[in-house]
Amino acid sequence: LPAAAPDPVALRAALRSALANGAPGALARVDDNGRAHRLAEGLADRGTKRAITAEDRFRIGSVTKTFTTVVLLQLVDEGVLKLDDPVVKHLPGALPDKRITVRHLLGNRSGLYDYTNTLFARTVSGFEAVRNKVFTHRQLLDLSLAKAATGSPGGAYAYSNTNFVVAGMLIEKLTGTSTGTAYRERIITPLKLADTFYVHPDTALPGKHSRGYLTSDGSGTSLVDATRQTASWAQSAGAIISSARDLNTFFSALLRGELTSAARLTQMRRWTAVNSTQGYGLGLRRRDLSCGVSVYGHTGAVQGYYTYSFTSGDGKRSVTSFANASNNAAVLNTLPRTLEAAFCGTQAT
Ligand SMILES: CC1(C)S[C@@H]2[C@H](NC(=O)CCCC[C@H](NC(=O)C[NH3+])C(=O)[O-])C(=O)N2[C@H]1C(=O)[O-]
Repeated sequence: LPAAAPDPVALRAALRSALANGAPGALARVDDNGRAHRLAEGLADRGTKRAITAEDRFRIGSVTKTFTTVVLLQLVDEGVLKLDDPVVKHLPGALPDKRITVRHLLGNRSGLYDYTNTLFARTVSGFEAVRNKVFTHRQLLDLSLAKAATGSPGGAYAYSNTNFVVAGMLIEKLTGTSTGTAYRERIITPLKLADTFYVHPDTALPGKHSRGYLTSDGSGTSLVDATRQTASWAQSAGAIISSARDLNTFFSALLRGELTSAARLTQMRRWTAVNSTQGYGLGLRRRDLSCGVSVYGHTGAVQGYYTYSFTSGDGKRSVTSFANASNNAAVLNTLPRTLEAAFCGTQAT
């Protein structure tokens, strides 16, 4: 358990920094051994001027990848597949490289090209071109396979949304249900995540939610309201909608061993170095903080929505922070400061 108590002053300073760098609104929630700290700064909606609250729902982007991983690891626990199975054993003909395994997908070590690099090379026009589109998993995979592999299976870490689209294909094939049903039956309902939904291809966010604002490329600070999109480019790689409370509940339950067997959680926490202070396991990020505490969770970036959601190794303290802007590195770089405030109790420089 982290030594220092959460520092709400530093937490609020980090949220205010997100606003100073261009986000209309930001929120954070710390759950610390049953005690909740809830903070919010700025607006959820620039049109109506509604203030954002810590209870607002939002698109969580790639934090979805941990939900997808948990479902597959539960299927491993049930003996339905093995992590070292070749993907093509369960999806015959899906991948040209028969060496790619389930573990490679979940560890971002398959070498499969990330099709979003093509889709979103031009931020706003790329988004407008797909925001109302509905893709099949196969269409997204074909976008990836149209490009050369970025490495060999089991080689270097290389983040790719494609891996978690294929993971979604595995879930649907092995469970006979949709990924949305699998999330609901295996995670959302058991944990009573009342604010969490898999929304695809509907474009509306259910209930009280923050709007999301995509920042245009270049020096301009013009914001595009990106709230309504099918998120079909993302699906099992990024289409879940949730809240800070639910994500804290989810990651705390995961690290407490409530969602998978101990053996599978151990495999999830086997790290590939991303850099000197970060590792990637299976659908799970590790970040080493300035005070010597390591925290576990995931990050997300979907048009208009930046999310950080991490918990302590024993799951007793969790923080989720969110800003309703994207394509803005200065805003994104304020969110790690919420981890320092929540777990180290300091206002990291
Ligand atoms: C690795 C990330 C950051 S990117 C990856 C995934 N999000 C995407 O792949 C969408 C990228 C385009 C988003 C868009 N940017 C552009 O279009 C830039 N041209 C914007 O900022 O709204 C997610 O979520 N992950 C984040 C993660 O895991 O933290």
